[in-house]
Amino acid sequence: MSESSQTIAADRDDADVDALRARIRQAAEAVRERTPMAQSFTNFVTINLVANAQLAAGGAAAMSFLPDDVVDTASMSGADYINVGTLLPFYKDALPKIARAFRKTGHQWVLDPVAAGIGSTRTEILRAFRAAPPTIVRGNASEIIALATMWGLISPDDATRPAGVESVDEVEAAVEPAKALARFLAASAPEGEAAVAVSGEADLVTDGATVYRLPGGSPMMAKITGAGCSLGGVTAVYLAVTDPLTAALAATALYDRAGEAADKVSNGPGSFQVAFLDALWNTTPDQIAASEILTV
Ligand SMILES: Nc1ncnc2c1ncn2[C@@H]1O[C@H](COP(=O)(O)OP(=O)(O)O)[C@@H](O)[C@H]1O
Ligand SMILES: Cc1ncsc1CCOP(=O)(O)O
Ligand SMILES: [Mg+2]
Repeated sequence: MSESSQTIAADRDDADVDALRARIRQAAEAVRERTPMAQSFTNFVTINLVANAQLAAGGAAAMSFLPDDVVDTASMSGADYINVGTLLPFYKDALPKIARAFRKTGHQWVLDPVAAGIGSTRTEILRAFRAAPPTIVRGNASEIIALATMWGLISPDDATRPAGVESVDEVEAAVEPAKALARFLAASAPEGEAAVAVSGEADLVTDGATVYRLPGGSPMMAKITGAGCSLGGVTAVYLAVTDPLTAALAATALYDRAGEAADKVSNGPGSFQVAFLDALWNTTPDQIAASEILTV
């Protein structure tokens, strides 16, 4: 690329990011004004932190493991959240059934494919979601790589070994799998829009076309259980008020800013978790929208 076309591309990227910032601010304000409810079907380990984080971010929470509850409540819920961290045998039929019900009504949902690649039941459930996919997938790098492999979107040669709930891959290793997943989700979405968010030391969000990198947060976020799970729940709160790309960026940026604020005033994992909820509550729409968002 010549120097002048590089400058034009950089100017266009700056204009795109400015437009995104305006959407992020609007979404953060809308969450505070409207208290949108996002229903969750999430794991037993971190369910309480997910609900508290959704409230602290300005939304409302409803947790259920009853498939009929989930389908009924979806009519009142702005968006749903499914997290496969802890599963029971009956979920093998229940979760794909719920995903199909969402599909039928066009109800939007966020998937956290926790521990993707581990266990035949989890694999069967995650494979089934391919036919009735979410609007946003949010996970760590290993989970995004495993899901993209499972759905046949990347070559198995590019896959790494499955991880547990913690990532064994760097965020950078998930760039192409994340883009492939986002393109697949967008092609399946009624509105043609979707996003994938990969968390780690510096987070990555993509709509399949552009890759956005969001640095920040705190290493202490990996020392409490549920930072990732609750980010998925908060992403669903945002999805209730805005488009998938803006929702993924806004929730990711909020987590980075809140993590930094909590880091400054805490003294270990216990006080960090308390400070983190306070910081989710106190971070302003302007602070979220002013977050560093890199397109290189
Ligand atoms: N080393 C780190 N530095 C800064 N932020 C981090 C770090 N590790 C995790 N985070 C943040 O913690 C949150 C959860 O990410 P992660 O730990 O990757 O998810 P998971 O718990 O699903 O593996 C994200 O907001 C991410 O930005
Ligand atoms: C520890 C654990 N085990 C099964 S689910 C879960 C929680 C994972 O939470 P996160 O992915 O947010 O760290
Ligand atoms: Mg996780």
